[in-house]
Amino acid sequence: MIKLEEIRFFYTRDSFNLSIPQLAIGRSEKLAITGPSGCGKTSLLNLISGIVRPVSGKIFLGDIELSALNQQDLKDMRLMKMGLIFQQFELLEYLNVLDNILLPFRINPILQLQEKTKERAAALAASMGLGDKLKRYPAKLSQGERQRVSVARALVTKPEVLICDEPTANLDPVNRDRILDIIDSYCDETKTTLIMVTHDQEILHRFHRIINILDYSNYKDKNELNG
Ligand SMILES: Nc1ncnc2c1ncn2[C@@H]1O[C@H](COP(=O)(O)OP(=O)(O)OP(=O)(O)O)[C@@H](O)[C@H]1O
Repeated sequence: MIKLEEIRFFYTRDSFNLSIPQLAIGRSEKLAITGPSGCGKTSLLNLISGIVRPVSGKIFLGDIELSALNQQDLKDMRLMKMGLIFQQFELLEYLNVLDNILLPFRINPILQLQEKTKERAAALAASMGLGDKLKRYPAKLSQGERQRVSVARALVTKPEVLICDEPTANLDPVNRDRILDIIDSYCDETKTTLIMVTHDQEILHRFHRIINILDYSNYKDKNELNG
């Protein structure tokens, strides 16, 4: 479902660069991306989600070639087909839990906010133990609750691909496992593709495949060089 072909990427010519001859990620596959800090994990997520464009090569989501889309179509595609979850939760402090979950519908009219969407958002929140906190603001939520809100926001659009950048890095093991259980069962039930950057060795057993970005990056681990 996602295919990368002959991808080359760098920020500036003399900076780190990624070179990915072939990478295919199947529908309902769970892929973990690992590697040391600075080797290009987030850059790969940004390429797949169309946030940055490759210097050369092609990226497909199903039949859609991302590099052929203009900026607005890329944004619409991301909103309709992808759910994004980040380490820092990225909630808006002035919106309550329900409105944070509904944010994708509020920022783009291409997604139509209907009554049943609100019901879906409330049901998702309830399934994550947030049913009694819909009117609460992020400042009064725990870290684990904040991340559950951001997971609900990523799932409310029924994405085909869930893209997560170290979503449990700021959580204790109990909250980490709770979040990962929610993500796992959602992906299993809906056959959603899961792509997750993680440093956490303890969670790798949850994935079908693990790739190390060092296989695609010219990054040199400074500790190894000095050692
Ligand atoms: N906007 C940017 N402009 C220029 N260089 C950048 C930019 N963003 C990241 N880099 C550099 O590109 C390299 C890869 O960054 P990236 O964020 O993809 O790494 P990462 O593996 O996700 O790191 P971490 O695990 O620390 O989050 C790093 O050396 C970083 O300094």
